[in-house]
Amino acid sequence: MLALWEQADPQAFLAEHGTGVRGLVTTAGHGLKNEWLDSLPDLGVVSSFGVGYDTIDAGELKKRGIQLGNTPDVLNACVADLAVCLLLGSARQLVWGDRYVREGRWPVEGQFPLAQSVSGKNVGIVGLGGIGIEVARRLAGFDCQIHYHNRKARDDVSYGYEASLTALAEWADYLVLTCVGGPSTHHLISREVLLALGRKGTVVNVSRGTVIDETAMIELLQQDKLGFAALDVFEHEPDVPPALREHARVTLMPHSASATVETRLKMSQRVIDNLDRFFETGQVISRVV
Ligand SMILES: O=C(O)C(=O)CO
Repeated sequence: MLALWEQADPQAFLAEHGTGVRGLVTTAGHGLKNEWLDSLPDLGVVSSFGVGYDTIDAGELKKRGIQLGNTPDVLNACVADLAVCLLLGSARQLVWGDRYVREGRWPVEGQFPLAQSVSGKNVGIVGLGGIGIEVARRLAGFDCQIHYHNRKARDDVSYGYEASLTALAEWADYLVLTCVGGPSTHHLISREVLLALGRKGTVVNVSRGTVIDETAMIELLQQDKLGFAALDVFEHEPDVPPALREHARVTLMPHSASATVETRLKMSQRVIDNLDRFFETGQVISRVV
């Protein structure tokens, strides 16, 4: 095994040791640089830890006949759990309530400000894939109305389809983002969509930070034109703009949606199984390309 992550200059290291490498393991966060590929002439498979592969050029791998495996499905429930946790936590101001009690403010300042309800509210899901479905199932249990936006309507679900993202945002109290990252969804949640969600609305993001126009979101929060934001992902992780860190109507998590012991074990196992299966049969289990 070659520990590429320990190398100060991975490119130079690969130039010396890349020939003969048949499999490469990476993560959704670390990705893979295209310029490394010329130094990996024998590479047959990339096995990536995570469902997102926006930091890996799948098209380039395909062109070179290299398979890409990821770890979908095994993390769906866990990511959906955090989406619902963020939504509930934001609506009920869980983090602020906790601080209010811990800091001894309750006896001094009295009643904590009123929060927002979740049960029975309108939830719009952007990207009704494996994770989105799990979010929908959970929030249907809270008697929420569920509508969704995908490129195309699904014929296997009864949730309402909304072709216009702006119309979905106008309707929604909570807009939950579970779509893929990468160029196809870059700033999909634009100023216009956020304005449509408006002061009544909360945006919950467990997909990728690039999906939201972060600058517009901050401005609209500051101008009181957007209600709340509950975010696990950011445009320039791990840097989170001070304006978000300081805003009272923002709930933050450090990109942890799949980060439980149980789920990370399952994801690790899938990384190994993808490699094993590729070397046994020529096909990874969870194949992107
Ligand atoms: O698997 C991924 O891509 C994630 O970001 C999980 O949180």
